[in-house]
Amino acid sequence: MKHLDETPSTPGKFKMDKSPYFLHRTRWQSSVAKLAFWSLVFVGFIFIFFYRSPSSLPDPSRRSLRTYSWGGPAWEKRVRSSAHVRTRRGVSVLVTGAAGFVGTHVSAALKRRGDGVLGLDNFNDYYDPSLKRARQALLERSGVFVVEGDINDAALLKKLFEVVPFTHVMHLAAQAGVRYAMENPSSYVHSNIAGFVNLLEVCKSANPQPAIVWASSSSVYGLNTKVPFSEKDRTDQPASLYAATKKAGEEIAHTYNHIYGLSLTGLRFFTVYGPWGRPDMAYFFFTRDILKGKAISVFQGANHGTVARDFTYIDDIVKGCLGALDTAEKSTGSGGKKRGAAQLRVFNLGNTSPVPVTDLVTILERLLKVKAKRNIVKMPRNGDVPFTHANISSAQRELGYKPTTDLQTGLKKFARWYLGYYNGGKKAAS
Ligand SMILES: O=C(O)[C@H]1O[C@H](OP(=O)(O)OP(=O)(O)OC[C@H]2O[C@@H](n3ccc(=O)[nH]c3=O)[C@H](O)[C@@H]2O)[C@H](O)[C@@H](O)[C@H]1O
Repeated sequence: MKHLDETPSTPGKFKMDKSPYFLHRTRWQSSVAKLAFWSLVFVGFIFIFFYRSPSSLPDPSRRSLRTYSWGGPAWEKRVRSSAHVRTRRGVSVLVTGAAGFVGTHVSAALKRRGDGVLGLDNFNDYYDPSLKRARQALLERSGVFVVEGDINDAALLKKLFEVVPFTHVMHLAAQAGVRYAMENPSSYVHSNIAGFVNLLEVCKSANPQPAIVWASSSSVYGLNTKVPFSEKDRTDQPASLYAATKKAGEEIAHTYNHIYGLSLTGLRFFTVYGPWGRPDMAYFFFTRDILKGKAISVFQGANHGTVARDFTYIDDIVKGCLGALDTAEKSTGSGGKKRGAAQLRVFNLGNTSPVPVTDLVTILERLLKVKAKRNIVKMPRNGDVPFTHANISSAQRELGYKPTTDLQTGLKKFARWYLGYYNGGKKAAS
């Protein structure tokens, strides 16, 4: 670099050979040196970025990007056989998130009534994957094959549609949980936005296009104060990133319906609970902690206000999902082009009777015969909303949806399952 330093910055003050060849060679040499210098800086930067930066540490949002093995004649045969329709009026359904809580129950119910069902799940470790494996085993026993893969994998989704012309997709794969969105925001974008768009891209090009029913959330009502929550109420004040991604999903659904003629039905689930449930939900980890004698934090609203949820039992939700599939009209597009207006719907699936979280704890105490160690704490600013309450008249009218299980009855079934599955609570849920 020395010669560069010695070169005066003002041209013409330096006596030298001004032959074009000399000038050209000097410029060329200095360009090569500059290039070498900046290349080194660039390589160094790349090195630091990949080997030293925190982003190279394991990132939980990427856990579902691992590669899965799929394909081959034996695999295709299993896919076909699982999706085989056994009744004359049956449908063939691709259920995403099939090893999840709602996914398992819906898949089993569809299979029981003779529909063809193929599951898809990435078995991520947001919560204990062994519970997902146990659900998978349950489904396998009833003849449902759960393909291991991610909804972001376009090649896999295309392959599935090549092997089976699904009439319906029940899209339940998602990054769930309201509070976890503050810990791992990108996992919500990855599953609930990018994954959903990827799925819709494949569906819009499929021939025939399937009708899609998918899980939205009661959380889209956010800070809405008008009760009960109606589908006509505003949903532009999400309180968590989870809610924002579900709301984004509803807007994305509108776009694919509008441009490609996809038939789309969004279901706003209200705090679904029951056997084989999600360990990240309060009723589940309260049960675990009460049995362990560990203190639980029960949230309290502003000014000692009651925090309440419209807890909805899983069997009621399953009926709502089946009602949505059965009333879904066909998509109208073909060859990736819209051929006419298609159905676009959104429904609340709740229980219509909110229960304070303190009452939920009292019911659990009675069922488990253990007194809870309650810490009443002010609801943290973590995306939670103070209450939810569903107006279900639309779902009642159009899907024949009618919830019949109250919280006491539903929790009794949950507690019985929990104690059986975790060996009387001795084998603690993680
Ligand atoms: O309807 C939905 O769309 C969502 O339902 C569910 O969210 P929530 O209704 O928030 O359920 P959940 O976490 O079980 O908390 C229940 C209650 O316990 C309170 N709660 C919670 C934790 C705690 O430590 N203490 C506490 O009092 C808490 O304040 C709340 O009042 C799903 O997780 C979500 O994925 C989504 O599907």
